[in-house]
Amino acid sequence: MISDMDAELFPLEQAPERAGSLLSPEMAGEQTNPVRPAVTVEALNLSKTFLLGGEVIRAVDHVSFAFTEGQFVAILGPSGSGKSTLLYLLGGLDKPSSGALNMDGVDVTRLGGNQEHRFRRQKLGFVFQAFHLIPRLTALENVMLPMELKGGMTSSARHERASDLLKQVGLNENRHHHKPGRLSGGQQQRVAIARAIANDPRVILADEPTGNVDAHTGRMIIRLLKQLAEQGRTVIVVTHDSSVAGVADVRLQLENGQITLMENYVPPVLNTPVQHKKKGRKR
Ligand SMILES: Nc1ncnc2c1ncn2[C@@H]1O[C@H](COP(=O)(O)OP(=O)(O)OP(=O)(O)O)[C@@H](O)[C@H]1O
Repeated sequence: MISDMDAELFPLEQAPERAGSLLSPEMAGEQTNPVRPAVTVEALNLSKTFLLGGEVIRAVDHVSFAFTEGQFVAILGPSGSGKSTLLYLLGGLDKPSSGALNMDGVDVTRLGGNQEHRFRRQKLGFVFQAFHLIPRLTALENVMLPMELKGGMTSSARHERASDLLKQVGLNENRHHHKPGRLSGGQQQRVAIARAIANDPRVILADEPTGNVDAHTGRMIIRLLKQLAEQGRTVIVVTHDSSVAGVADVRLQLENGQITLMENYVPPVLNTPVQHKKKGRKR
């Protein structure tokens, strides 16, 4: 079913078709179950190749999986195995060379320009190892920014929500008006997590979120991400950190761009029927 937000993003006659599914439309339709968690991220033979000095590098090589709301997924693998490239593909920060990627029921590989930006802003939250906060903005302003870009909220509503989110992630109120340069790594990562969830995304993508903080803060960051998954979001984390892997519901191991192990992975049955484009239909 196309949600209200999707309908706003993609008027029905322009709605991108799903390019494919791990299940047939019949199976997905027949087995619809209202209590089954919805699939939020679905990759089908997703690949990314780079050409480097005449050499073809298969950074992500025919990868397929589907994750549902509420899942905490760790992507593991040796250096150069394709973890970050896969995460960037999932986040739309890079385009796949081939394959399909459905996010929250929409084939994102077919989005372009503004549609893509709006989709990412509304459905995805990013957390990076290096935090990537805007240095000239305070913690509060950094969290307000995604809401401002999305639009539809008054300044005081944005302020109130940002302040609430910063409290939720445990940033002391006396730090809310500090710029990132005056915050510790752990405090900056809390701000980055608050910013990632500012627009209440369905999916959170994190690239080594504990890579730049001490072990104690790392555990706190993991707890926060785990809570976000328990609240119903899909949280996908690229990590070398065994304690992140330890709390994950699903562990996905990559080597040379291919999945070599999917631990605890159960292919979900799609909760919603596959959307097919209806040509010429008016809203
Ligand atoms: N822009 C690019 N151009 C050429 N090759 C690239 C590019 N980006 C990544 N690669 C190559 O793709 C492969 C996968 O890289 P990727 O950064 O995804 O690995 P990773 O598992 O995240 O590594 P690490 O754990 O060290 O961050 C590597 O061989 C890398 O050199």
